[in-house]
Amino acid sequence: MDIQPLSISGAWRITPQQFPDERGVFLEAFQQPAFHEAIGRSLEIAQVNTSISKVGTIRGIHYADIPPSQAKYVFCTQGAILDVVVDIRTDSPTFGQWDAVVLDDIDRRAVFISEGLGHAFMALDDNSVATYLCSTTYSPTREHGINPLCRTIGIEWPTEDRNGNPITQIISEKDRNAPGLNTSKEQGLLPTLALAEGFVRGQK
Ligand SMILES: Cc1cn([C@H]2C[C@H](O)[C@@H](COP(=O)(O)OP(=O)(O)O[C@H]3O[C@@H](C)C(=O)[C@@H](O)[C@H]3O)O2)c(=O)[nH]c1=O
Repeated sequence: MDIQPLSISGAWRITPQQFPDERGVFLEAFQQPAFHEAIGRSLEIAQVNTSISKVGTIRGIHYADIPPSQAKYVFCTQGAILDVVVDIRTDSPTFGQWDAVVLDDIDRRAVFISEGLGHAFMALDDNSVATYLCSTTYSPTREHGINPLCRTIGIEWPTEDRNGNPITQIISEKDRNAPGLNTSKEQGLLPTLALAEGFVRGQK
């Protein structure tokens, strides 16, 4: 299991070792000791989510209030997604920046997203299955959205699926109507890096 930091602090890319044989393939999708050694904390799992998305679907950008926010360990068991981490921590040196990893049923990578970061993804194939281990249960009143098409953030969403076909975006009404980054900041909704890091330290 290879675990590498992304360009935004608090986010990592995990590449598992795969063991193919005549039956198929085996891999460890998550392993607490390796996770702890690389990331310096454990992930206590309170909920496991799965969503199945049509090609072109964009979900997010979502984040949850600290405490307790919601850390997520995301992987894709079927199809492919572009998984995007957005730094929405207002005092962070990379505030407003994003990073992305393709998660698919070939490399079977995962992304870990710490508390206080924004998360979104786009399905790059039909019936793409995203599964994520979550540190907390769902709290609808503490979960918020930022418009995934916000120009200030400027996520470069793919225009072709993984077969090279043009993509038509599908976005929920809720996400389409979500405020942009600047409005979210003005409304005092966004977390700070200091708050996020303090919360994570307290969890160790
Ligand atoms: C996220 C979630 C949703 N729901 C319900 C609420 C709603 O009726 C339906 C669909 O919810 P949403 O439209 O928010 O689903 P979705 O847009 O897929 O939300 C997810 O997006 C990605 C990017 C994330 O990071 C996740 O944490 C989560 O926010 O499912 C739950 O019951 N539990 C949950 O944990």
